[in-house]
Amino acid sequence: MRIDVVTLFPDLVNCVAGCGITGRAVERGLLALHCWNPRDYTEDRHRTVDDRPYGGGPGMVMKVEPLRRAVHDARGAAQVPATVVNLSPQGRRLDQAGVRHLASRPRLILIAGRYEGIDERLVELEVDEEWSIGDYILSGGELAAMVVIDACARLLPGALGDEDSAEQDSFTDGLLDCPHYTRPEVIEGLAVPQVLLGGHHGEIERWRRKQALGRTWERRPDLLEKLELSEADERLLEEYRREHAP
Ligand SMILES: CN(C)c1cccc(CNc2ccc(C(N)=O)cn2)c1
Repeated sequence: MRIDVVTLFPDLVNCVAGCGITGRAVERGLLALHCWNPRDYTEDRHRTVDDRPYGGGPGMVMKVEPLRRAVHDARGAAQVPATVVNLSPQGRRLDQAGVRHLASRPRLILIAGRYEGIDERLVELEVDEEWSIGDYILSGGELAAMVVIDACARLLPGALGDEDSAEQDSFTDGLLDCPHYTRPEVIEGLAVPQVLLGGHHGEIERWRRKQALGRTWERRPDLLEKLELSEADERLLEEYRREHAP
């Protein structure tokens, strides 16, 4: 998968290429990451990438031309046609289904805006999809782009060894995750649930599923609404509710 990012801060975005699972995906050639800086596409002495908003108001707006030239060069850098994505608070809320959608694209060009955002005509001329990582304002789209890069990289075949938990990642099956424990067995009088020490895989599997269902019910009932639970899951959740009824 190839991801190009149009950003005024390539050093920030390139951090994902340097460490962890995303770094390994780049190393393994699973993910190619390239940054394009609109400032390199300015023609004036001051390398101007922003200007004051028409209609007045606070802040600055990113100009069309430098962005458009950067997107144009990004497109031309590879044969494969790209999906151009603008990261903005106006975008569709990103969830795991959205990540699967984006990770299924052969190429993405992510636009990381700064200031009060980008001139709407760039969106009309070049952008295919707008995505938001949440209902809050960041100083720029770079962190949102890095979230997209990380979440997509984890889904690329070979990015995670079996030592990683992508398969059991919560949200993969629409539920929250079960609790996790590791050594020592007791800390400050808090012991690991006995079932996990018994080595009975069927019991452990059952306990984990019950915890995932119960925690989703307690913390994110909205996620549960979206799911069609199996008979077995309904029974497990009922058991959890009985044990944890307030
Ligand atoms: C209208 N406006 C302020 C704006 C418009 C475009 C980009 C930016 C850059 N900042 C971002 C980007 C994304 C997100 C997100 N939630 O995904 C939050 N902040 C701001």
